[in-house]
Amino acid sequence: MIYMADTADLSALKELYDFFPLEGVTTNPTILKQSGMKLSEAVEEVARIVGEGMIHVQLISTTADEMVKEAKKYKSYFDLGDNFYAKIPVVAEGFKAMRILKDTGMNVTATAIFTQQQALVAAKAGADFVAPYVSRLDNISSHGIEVVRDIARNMNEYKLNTKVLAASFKTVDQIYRVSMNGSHSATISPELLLQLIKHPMTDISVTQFLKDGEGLYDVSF
Ligand SMILES: O=P(O)(O)OC[C@H]1O[C@](O)(CO)[C@@H](O)[C@@H]1O
Repeated sequence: MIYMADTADLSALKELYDFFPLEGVTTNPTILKQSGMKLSEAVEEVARIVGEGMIHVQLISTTADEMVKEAKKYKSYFDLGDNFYAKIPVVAEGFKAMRILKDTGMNVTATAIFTQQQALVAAKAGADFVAPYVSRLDNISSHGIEVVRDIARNMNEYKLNTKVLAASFKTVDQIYRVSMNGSHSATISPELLLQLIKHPMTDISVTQFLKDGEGLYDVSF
């Protein structure tokens, strides 16, 4: 599974990129607002940290023509090459923009997905990633994990190259369940990324090993 960090919090990103095998960062207007930075500063700073990783930047235009212009501008302005992904909501104009942008070779992530059909249409429009919102589905008495499972199944059964990018998590259990239900990737907040590698038994075991090994390791390094 591809892990991505769902944040523009620079200190959290630095801490995570130091050890966590992340393959990219996703942002959206809400994340940008929380970071206290404007888009240009946020993307430039994030790019410094992620190096060759993917950066998914959400577009804010509302017509296909404007979306295409916006995505092309960001791709050249930030000079991220194939690491740049234009995140486009699955509205009618968005689907139109996805097709046009894919024809120009742009990487596209379809976002704000709440149904299997929205994901399938986005995949047919050429999206590289489709992002279903797990917690937001769970919170409206729907079933985020099942939507992710159905979308992943579709991508495999129809032999589409599109990857599922499960998003909107509130618990480690949701991440566990999307990874067991075929999601190719997940974008996760720093807090949950740190939490999902933790287990008290690991800490107890490591402490015990250190104690038992004291004075026994006589090969210097
Ligand atoms: O419900 P939340 O936590 O705001 O998450 C919405 C998700 O949608 C995305 O925009 C999809 O990539 C993520 O950046 C974010 O995790």
